[in-house]
Amino acid sequence: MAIEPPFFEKYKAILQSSANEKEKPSTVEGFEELELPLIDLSHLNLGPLERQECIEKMGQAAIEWGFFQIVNHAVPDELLNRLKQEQIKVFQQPFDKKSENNFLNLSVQSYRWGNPLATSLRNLSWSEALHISLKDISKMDEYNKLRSTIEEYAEKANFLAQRLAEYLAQNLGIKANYFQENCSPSSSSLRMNRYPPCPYPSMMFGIIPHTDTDFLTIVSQDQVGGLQLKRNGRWVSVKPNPKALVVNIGDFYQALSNGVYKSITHRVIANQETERYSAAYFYCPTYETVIESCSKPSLYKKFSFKEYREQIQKDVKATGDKVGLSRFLL
Ligand SMILES: C=C1C[C@]23C[C@@]1(O)CC[C@H]2[C@@]12CC[C@H](O)[C@@](C)(C(=O)O1)[C@H]2[C@@H]3C(=O)O
Ligand SMILES: O=C(O)CCC(=O)C(=O)O
Ligand SMILES: [Fe+2]
Repeated sequence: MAIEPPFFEKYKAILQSSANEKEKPSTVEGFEELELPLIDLSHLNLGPLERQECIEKMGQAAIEWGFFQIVNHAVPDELLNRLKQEQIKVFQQPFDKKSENNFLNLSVQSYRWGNPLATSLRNLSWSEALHISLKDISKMDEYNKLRSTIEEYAEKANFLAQRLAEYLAQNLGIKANYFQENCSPSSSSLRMNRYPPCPYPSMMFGIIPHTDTDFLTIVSQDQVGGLQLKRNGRWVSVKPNPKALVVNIGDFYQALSNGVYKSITHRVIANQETERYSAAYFYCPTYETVIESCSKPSLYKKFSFKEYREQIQKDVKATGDKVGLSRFLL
């Protein structure tokens, strides 16, 4: 039984009708490969000066790049490798099994692939994902050691994400317990991505350009590469670093910081030869949390996570794509 989602069957009509389209995603040009600003978290424990410098460097990266990479983050390599091995095993299940409504006893739509609603080349993704809301984790089936490994990882990622969010808040004068009050380990989610080799890498993406719906995301990626971000109007590739986790600012931190920290559009390009894996931990507030800018005059209307998510779902249904924060501009 096939493990791959029916990409070809679902995308065939779009690929055929767009053969002569001028505006192709053209994802295979030579892109500049950049190293993200590197934040060494061990500097937080060196002394007050080094600590302050490290926090300021993180803030500067969130302002200028919306992305940075962290080393000495205290998440053991052994745990990251184990998570990847479990991730490989679960995606090796037949597609029919993965797409069952109660797969692993998770909620419907935890398993997702590509974009079955796509209407044009612009929103075709050649990837599959297991997007697990951590409030569902206790009822998830143990598949090999997947659930227990996710539980172990989510605890570390939650601790790390809260610390990063708090350091970033210091530069803006946001109160120290803001994240403790509005986020809980079960309000975040973990998205495990698999990017199978794609026969049409110049025609579509691994994952289409988007911003993340959260305060910040912690990404563990393998060495294949393919993550790109929009920097000064140009797409640039992120150089994989085996020692580092990638951190990016999400829409909620952009709104909370009143546009000071940037939720940057990013994407993953498709690769013809090599399969790629990544795991993104989305640090999110509870659904009821109302996000309001920390300074005035505010660029954005207040909105709850619930309202924001409902708006995304509406937009994805109508256009195949997320519109995002611009919907909430004042
Ligand atoms: C088709 C899509 C699903 C997605 C919104 C998008 O248009 C493109 C990116 C996807 C993503 C990735 C980050 C978050 O997981 C997410 C919730 C988001 O805001 O953008 C998802 C969206 C989703 O799964 O609904
Ligand atoms: O695969 C990656 O490197 C990034 C994935 C991503 O952007 C996401 O899951 O939101
Ligand atoms: Fe993302």
